[in-house]
Order: sequence, then C-alpha cells, then structure tokens
Amino acid sequence: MRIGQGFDVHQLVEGRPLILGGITIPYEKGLLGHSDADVLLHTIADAALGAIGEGDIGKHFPDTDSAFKDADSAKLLTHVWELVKERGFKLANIDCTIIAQQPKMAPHIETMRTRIAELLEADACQVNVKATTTEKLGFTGRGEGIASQAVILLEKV
Ligand SMILES: Nc1ccn([C@@H]2O[C@H](COP(=O)(O)O)[C@@H](O)[C@H]2O)c(=O)n1
Ligand SMILES: C[C@@]1(CO)OP(=O)(O)OP(=O)(O)OC[C@H]1O
Repeated sequence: MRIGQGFDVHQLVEGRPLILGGITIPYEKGLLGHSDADVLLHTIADAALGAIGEGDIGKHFPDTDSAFKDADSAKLLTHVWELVKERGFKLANIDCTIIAQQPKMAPHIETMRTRIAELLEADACQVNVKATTTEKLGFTGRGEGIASQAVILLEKV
C-alpha cells in the first residue's frame, strides 16, 4: 500500500470557465492558471505522484513549457495515472475536499465523482468528493480563489 496527499490553490478571475474535477461548472468566474487550472485534478495528480514518490505536477508538467499552456488537466492526470499503473498500483480509495465559498458544489459532486473515477479507472464508490466553505474567512472565504486537498491510497495490483 502507498499513501499520498495533495494540496493546490488557484485564483478565481472573470473571463475564464470554471473547470473543476474534470467538469465545467456554470459560474461567473473561473480558475486562472497556465493550464485549464483544474485545481481538484491537480490536487489528485499531486497526491498520486506523492504516493509513488514521483515529486509533483510542476516537475512533470512545468508551467514554463508552452506544451502545457491551456492544457486539459484530465490529460495530465491520465499521464500521471499511467505512471501509477507502470509502478504496479491501482486505486484503493481517494478522499478529496474542495475549499470554496462559492459556487455551491453539492449539485455537481456526483458528476465530478463519476469523472474522477473514470480517470482513475476505478468505481465511483472508491472516490469521495466533499466541499466546504471557510465561513467567509481568508482568500477562499472572500471568493478570491479555490483550494483543494486530497488523500489517496494505492494498492498493489
Ligand atoms: N462551495 C461549497 C461549500 C460547501 N458546500 C456544502 O455545504 C455544506 C456546509 O458547508 P460549510 O462550509 O458551511 O460547513 C458542506 O458540507 C457541503 O455539503 C457546497 O456544496 N459547496
Ligand atoms: C499544471 C501546470 C502546467 O500547465 O500549470 P498551472 O495550471 O499553473 O497549475 P499549477 O498547479 O500552478 O502547477 C502545475 C503547472 O506546471
């Protein structure tokens, strides 16, 4: 068994779509980044890379490389998952938390869960996605950005 954890933050700005957990969520702002800035998929990729001792997504997909400009984070996670499989591991389970004052994530959680399970080649029951506000405190509470964190457990195939 191997355990890994991930944490990431992206700024919320006008004029960008909100792509989170591999889906597009209707909202007046979106996340800013070199890629599509899917903070949840980045967190999951970092957790998986941590579990196999492979550093982080910045090491594998540098934000100085134009190849990753506006990159689809689902493709980045798929690449990371190939590394996980090459090491002989599969998903045991993953638990994720989105930290966002707005928008309300509850209507989108099951769709994200299904998409993440698809990307990790697992059943939805192995994936949990939660959301919390920070009670209007801090940068997430002011709606300036969204953070997420995840813990992943891998088991040998
Ligand atoms: N962006 C969010 C944040 C929270 N939720 C849901 O609301 C519940 C209560 O949140 P608190 O921060 O007040 O504890 C939380 O457990 C989530 O179910 C949400 O949907 N979207
Ligand atoms: C994904 C990458 C690469 O496009 O860019 P960002 O979208 O800026 O994301 P971040 O979590 O800051 O770091 C990883 C980057 O290398």
